[in-house]
Amino acid sequence: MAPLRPSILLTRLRTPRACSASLRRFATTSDVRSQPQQQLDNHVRLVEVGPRDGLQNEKKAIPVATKIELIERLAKTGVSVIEGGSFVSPKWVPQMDNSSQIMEHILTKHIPSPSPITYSFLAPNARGVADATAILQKHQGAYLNQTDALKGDNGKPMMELAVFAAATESFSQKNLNCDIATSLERFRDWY
Ligand SMILES: CC(C)(COP(=O)([O-])OP(=O)([O-])OC[C@H]1O[C@@H](n2cnc3c(N)ncnc32)[C@H](O)[C@@H]1OP(=O)([O-])[O-])[C@@H](O)C(=O)NCCC(=O)NCCSC(=O)C[C@@](C)(O)CC(=O)[O-]
Repeated sequence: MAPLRPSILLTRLRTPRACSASLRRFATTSDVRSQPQQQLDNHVRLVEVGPRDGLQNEKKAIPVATKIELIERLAKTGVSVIEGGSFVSPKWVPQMDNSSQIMEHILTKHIPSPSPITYSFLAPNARGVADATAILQKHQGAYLNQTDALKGDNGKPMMELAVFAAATESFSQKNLNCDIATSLERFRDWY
């Protein structure tokens, strides 16, 4: 079976705190579906990150059913991209430990939404990519692949694996446990 390549790579750069913005560059088939190339450069993609970036900071454990309910309610609002979780070390981010259950739920239950949705999951290292792609391999027919996506939407979700890189060494060490150069090397190997 051909190795599954994540259909989308999202790279997010954290600029130094002073600028407190975060740069986001991405290439995604869900954007290619309906726009000619020249339009791709001048549009903003809004991503609902609450279920990942929000919940990862919660001090108390949140049941996976509650997280799924949040995602299903968000899906009904018409957002086009929702971050569902991250495939990271539970020692570092215990709140994200049930991300595989969330991905399985998205792939096995049809979550109603008024428009096509991409579900994004952080996978910042080889282990995260392996864990996420194992689930995607298991449910290959349950989401839009690149060919389907170019033909248009058939009610299935797009799935996205995302990495994040840092613009500062301190952020890279704190969140990737390696320096920036090493993190970029790793991303080059996996995607
Ligand atoms: C990247 C690592 C894992 C490297 O962490 P590490 O310690 O270098 O990894 P390691 O290879 O040494 O492994 C340490 C342990 O973690 C396990 N492990 C290793 N990798 C994984 C994985 N993927 N999934 C599950 N388990 C994993 C591995 O198996 C091992 O387990 P042990 O043998 O000790 O039992 C760690 O630094 C990590 O988990 N980082 C994630 C931290 C994080 O998620 N921070 C928040 C995201 S950044 C953010 O929120 C800002 C952002 C993105 O939103 C910016 C923006 O908004 O623009």
